[in-house]
Amino acid sequence: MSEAGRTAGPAVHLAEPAGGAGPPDVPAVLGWFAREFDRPFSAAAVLARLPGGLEVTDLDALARMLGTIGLRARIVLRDPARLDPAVLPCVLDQRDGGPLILTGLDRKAGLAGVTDPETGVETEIRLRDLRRRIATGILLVTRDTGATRGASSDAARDRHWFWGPVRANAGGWAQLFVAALLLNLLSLALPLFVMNVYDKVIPNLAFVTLWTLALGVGIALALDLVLRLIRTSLLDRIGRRVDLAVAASLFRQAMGARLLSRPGGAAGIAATIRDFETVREFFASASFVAVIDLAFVGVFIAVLFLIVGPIALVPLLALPAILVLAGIAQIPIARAAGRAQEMSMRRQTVLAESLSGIETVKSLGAEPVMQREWESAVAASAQVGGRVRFWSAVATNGTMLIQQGVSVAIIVWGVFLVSDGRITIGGLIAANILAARILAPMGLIAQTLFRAQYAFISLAALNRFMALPVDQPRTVAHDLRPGRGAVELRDVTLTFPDARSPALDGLSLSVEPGEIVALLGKVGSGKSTTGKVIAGLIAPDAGTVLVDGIALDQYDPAELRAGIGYLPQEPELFTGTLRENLVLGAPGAPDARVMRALYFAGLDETVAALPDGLDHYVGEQGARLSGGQRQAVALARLILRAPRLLFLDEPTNAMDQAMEAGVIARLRELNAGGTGLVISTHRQSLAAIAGRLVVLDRGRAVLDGPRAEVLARLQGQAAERVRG
Ligand SMILES: Nc1ncnc2c1ncn2[C@@H]1O[C@H](COP(=O)(O)OP(=O)(O)OP(=O)(O)O)[C@@H](O)[C@H]1O
Repeated sequence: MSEAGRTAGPAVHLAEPAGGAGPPDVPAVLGWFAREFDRPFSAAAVLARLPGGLEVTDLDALARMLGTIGLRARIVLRDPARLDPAVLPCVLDQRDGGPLILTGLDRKAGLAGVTDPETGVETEIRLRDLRRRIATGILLVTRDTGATRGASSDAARDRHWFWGPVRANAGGWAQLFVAALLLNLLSLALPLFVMNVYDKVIPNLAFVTLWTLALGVGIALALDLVLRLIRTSLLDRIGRRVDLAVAASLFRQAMGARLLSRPGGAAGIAATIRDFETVREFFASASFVAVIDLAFVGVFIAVLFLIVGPIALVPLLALPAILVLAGIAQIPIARAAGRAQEMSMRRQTVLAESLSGIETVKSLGAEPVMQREWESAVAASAQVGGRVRFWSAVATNGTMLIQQGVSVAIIVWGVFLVSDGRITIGGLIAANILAARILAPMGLIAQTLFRAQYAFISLAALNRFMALPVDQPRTVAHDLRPGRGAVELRDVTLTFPDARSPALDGLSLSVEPGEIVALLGKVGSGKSTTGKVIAGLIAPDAGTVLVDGIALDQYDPAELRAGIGYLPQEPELFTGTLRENLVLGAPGAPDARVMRALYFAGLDETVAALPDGLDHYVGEQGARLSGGQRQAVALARLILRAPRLLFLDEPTNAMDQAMEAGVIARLRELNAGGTGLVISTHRQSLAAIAGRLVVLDRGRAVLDGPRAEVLARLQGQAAERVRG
């Protein structure tokens, strides 16, 4: 990306998605290009694909935003007058205003056609004036053919999550290569200096020559230092850019991966992502620089041949010996590396699960079990690590032995050649220095290969992770939003991975807009699963789910979940304040709206009585609140998003009767305002607010009808069972 993209540009602040208080806002320039390229989009869906609170302060941010609607935007540094008219329209960055769209160019007349995306006003302007008004950097916008193919995961996209950003820095890599070339050429200065001093200066006591040579080598050494510093900062800059891009992709994938296709669960994913460190370390390490240096070994050997003739054969033969040694050591390391990774993942899982379930662990007295799990995982990984270190030491020390042997061999052979007068003493010393220079990167080769193995195993695991199906496609392709909140399930079947029987087995069910339906049924009858299907969190294997008469997968997940709220049975709160937890799904919502949502969850008075009010710190995972309060907070934050339909899974099971009665009364009020409710419950009191009851059994709706009717049937069945 160009530096120009990062210059302080006009700030078009995005109105925070306020969820419910009118549609969220995106910059007008996005809407302009969406119309131009015929890309329907919804603002909520665009914002769901970007980090919260992103401000379009520069062309980089705008490029990212255009990417979400399937357009490819690229910054170029060019004079607008020299643009090929075929690339229009493109975006210019006004020094003291928002972005400007360049729509036409008449070079002969020296005129440009521009459109202000905010007002839609088109004007003609002299090119000379235009140049004065805009900052450097032009955003070229084209259709992204990869995105419109409907790829469902990062790996399937044309731009690989890792190699893509690596390739995007091609310029940086080329500079690194040039720096390495210069550094390697400069490193010839010292041996040539030594050779000339021994051969020319000392025999003739030519002090002027000595000083001239010393000055030359001094300059070379100073240049060497500067280049080394440049190389370090180049590598660092490339590393940082790749890191930022990769970290963003990894987190997006961690959030987007479909819930049922995540092997290893949350801790497994965390460990896989953490393993990216090994990849990063490899590319930023000294050993990687040594690999680049290896490319220049040929130059040194050629110089060596010129100076000392056949002695060059010694390091030349040592090279394959070192390679073979390093290669052999890799075999046991390769076997161990995969296992080491597995062990580290297990260690991570044990740690994460014991810490997050610490109350359960303590109350069950399960500390010894967890301690044993932890120690065995640590012991196993220590054992594997020990093996890896042993073989790596064999390779490293073996290489050192070869290096020293090369030095001795050069001197011994050199003495004979010197005595024959075929080479000079200066040549012999220079040969030794050069040979050391050739073999230095070789000393790192075993270590480099070893690190590379780890890095590539991690890359393979990360590739698998990035290939997991996601439920949010990369680009927004629809502008649909659930407006009424009607849901219909037709013959829906779903079997969880590795489960013997289906959780939903041909379930058909419909919910009218604004209706209250209670889902009843035994434990494990499929109530929660139904909710997850309706909210689009998991996809059924067969059958159809319609939302407002349109297939659920036609909606963008962001719009679907804004329209249909899902309250899980055990909702999670996060470390932070009450307000932070409440506005999680509606960033920037004003306090008045937050309090109104708390009212519907029956928690407004409790919060008002807190000394810190909405700033109350809820502790880790909401631990400083009671179970019932946590449930009510979770309900309130869902209501704050103003969905058309709410699926509530046992929303009051952690509450006492008084609190439950309060929540029920408020839910009635919420429903009177038009919000439909589907409530999964075992409680009579809660089911009493529903006009309709649906009873599930083994994933099927066995009873469905008005409350009184269904209750009568259930009582009849119970009486029959007692008689039988
Ligand atoms: N993630 C999962 N992986 C595998 N099986 C699952 C998963 N979630 C649920 N199940 C199984 O699916 C079936 C239906 O579960 P579901 O949670 O929908 O039941 P429920 O009616 O909500 O029960 P409860 O009243 O206890 O909340 C159960 O047999 C359960 O074991």
